[in-house]
Amino acid sequence: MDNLTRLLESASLLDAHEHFMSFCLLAAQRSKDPCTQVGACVVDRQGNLIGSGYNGMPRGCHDDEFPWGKRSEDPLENKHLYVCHAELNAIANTTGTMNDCVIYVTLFPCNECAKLIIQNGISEVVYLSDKHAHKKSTVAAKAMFDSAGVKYWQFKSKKKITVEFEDLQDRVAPRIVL
Ligand SMILES: O=c1ccn([C@H]2C[C@H](O)[C@@H](COP(=O)(O)O)O2)c(=O)[nH]1
Repeated sequence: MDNLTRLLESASLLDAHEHFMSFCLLAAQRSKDPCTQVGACVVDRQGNLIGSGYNGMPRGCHDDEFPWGKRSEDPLENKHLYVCHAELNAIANTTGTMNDCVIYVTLFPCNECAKLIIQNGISEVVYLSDKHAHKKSTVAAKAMFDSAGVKYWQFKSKKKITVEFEDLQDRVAPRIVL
């Protein structure tokens, strides 16, 4: 049994998968993409979160100078040529080895992110939405994961979480209501 599984079994309010996917959803909130916000984090087998990211324009590229739309006939006027995917940012923000790590992500990775995930030695992908399952980029990503032996599975939970920030000054930790 690895440490991540042990963490899972000793879980109290949230198990490890719920914890890290919730973190991804919070990270996704930081994205300025008006249509699709994606969050991701890299977790080692000891259960440590070692990197995280969300989809956004490359560092130093000002949001107001690049488009967030996706319907223009001119690809240069659409976001897709510019935006860094959440997985890319999570990997870029991770220091140290990602060998045998798990990546949690709110949207199934595209083919380009799949290559990055494989090349960095990440061995497991936990995703929430598969809304692009029909796209060739997702089909290609799954084919590469299958071939490279990267496990992937869809996170499912019926829990609802509310974070209450009010009256925090008298509390040791923010209250999380499940
Ligand atoms: O694996 C992925 C796929 C996409 N993204 C980001 C890139 C864009 O900002 C949106 C996708 O735009 P759509 O509105 O769905 O066309 O999501 C990502 O971070 N990771």
